[in-house]
Amino acid sequence: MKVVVSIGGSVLAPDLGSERVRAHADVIEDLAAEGCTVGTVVGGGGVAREYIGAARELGANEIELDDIGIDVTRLNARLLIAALSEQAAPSPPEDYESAGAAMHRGDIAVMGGVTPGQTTDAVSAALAEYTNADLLVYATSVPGVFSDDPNETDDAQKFDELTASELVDVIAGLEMNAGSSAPVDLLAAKLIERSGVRTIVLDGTEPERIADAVRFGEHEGTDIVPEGADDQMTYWASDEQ
Ligand SMILES: Nc1ncnc2c1ncn2[C@@H]1O[C@H](COP(=O)(O)OP(=O)(O)O)[C@@H](O)[C@H]1O
Ligand SMILES: O=c1ccn([C@@H]2O[C@H](COP(=O)(O)OP(=O)(O)O)[C@@H](O)[C@H]2O)c(=O)[nH]1
Repeated sequence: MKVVVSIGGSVLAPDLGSERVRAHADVIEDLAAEGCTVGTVVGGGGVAREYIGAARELGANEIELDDIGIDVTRLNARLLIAALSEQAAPSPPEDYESAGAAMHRGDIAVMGGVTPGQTTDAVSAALAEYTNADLLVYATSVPGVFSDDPNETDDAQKFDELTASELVDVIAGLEMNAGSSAPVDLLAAKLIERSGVRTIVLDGTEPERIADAVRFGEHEGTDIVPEGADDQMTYWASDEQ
């Protein structure tokens, strides 16, 4: 199976903790050892938001802030590469062709950001489309996609399943500034809709949840299903043909 795993910065590096990076690297290594071709994209986390906040106070515009965020995502990617050692391409690919080439030769590709005006969510969706991945997993800091921000709205309801176009509708109303928070960004949602890639949004704070989703399709997050998929089991079972 070819899988792209998007590890949110809030999950990998809310602060700089090597043990957390090691735990995610172990899961990624296990999946590769089990025969998966793995591409990973990591976010900027708390450090990115500290730099973005300081630079915003200094008068940087949103594109300049995005560039700062991208640099931090690539630093986080280097942390994960350090933990993966020889199994990972030695530096964070800065475009999809380089990442795809690394995956094609059997390396684990670990990307950060690519270009301003988006987040690593879009990078993950684009890498999944570029490599014709079988599955795209977003490991974020909440248990899936909700009707509202669950950290702001007590009665926000988690979606167990959304079509890609429904996901676009949920995300479309969220702000999009450098450092803003969303389970996936709008461009990612549109790329998922266009490509039809099988996608799961789950709480990745326990890395093993990522492995269970990849191995068995088992998770407590949100399945993003193609338009017209009649039910969850049929959807997963179709993969066995
Ligand atoms: N509709 C929503 N569903 C889920 N989370 C949401 C939603 N709207 C906003 N959020 C916020 O998005 C956050 C996840 O985005 P982000 O902080 O960028 O995480 P990541 O590090 O995974 O990219 C959640 O912690 C939550 O507070
Ligand atoms: O391709 C990218 C990836 C990231 N970013 C910037 O870097 C920040 C941190 O990335 P991301 O939001 O994906 O990190 P996470 O939310 O996972 O911590 C984003 O908010 C953007 O400002 C960007 O401009 N382009």
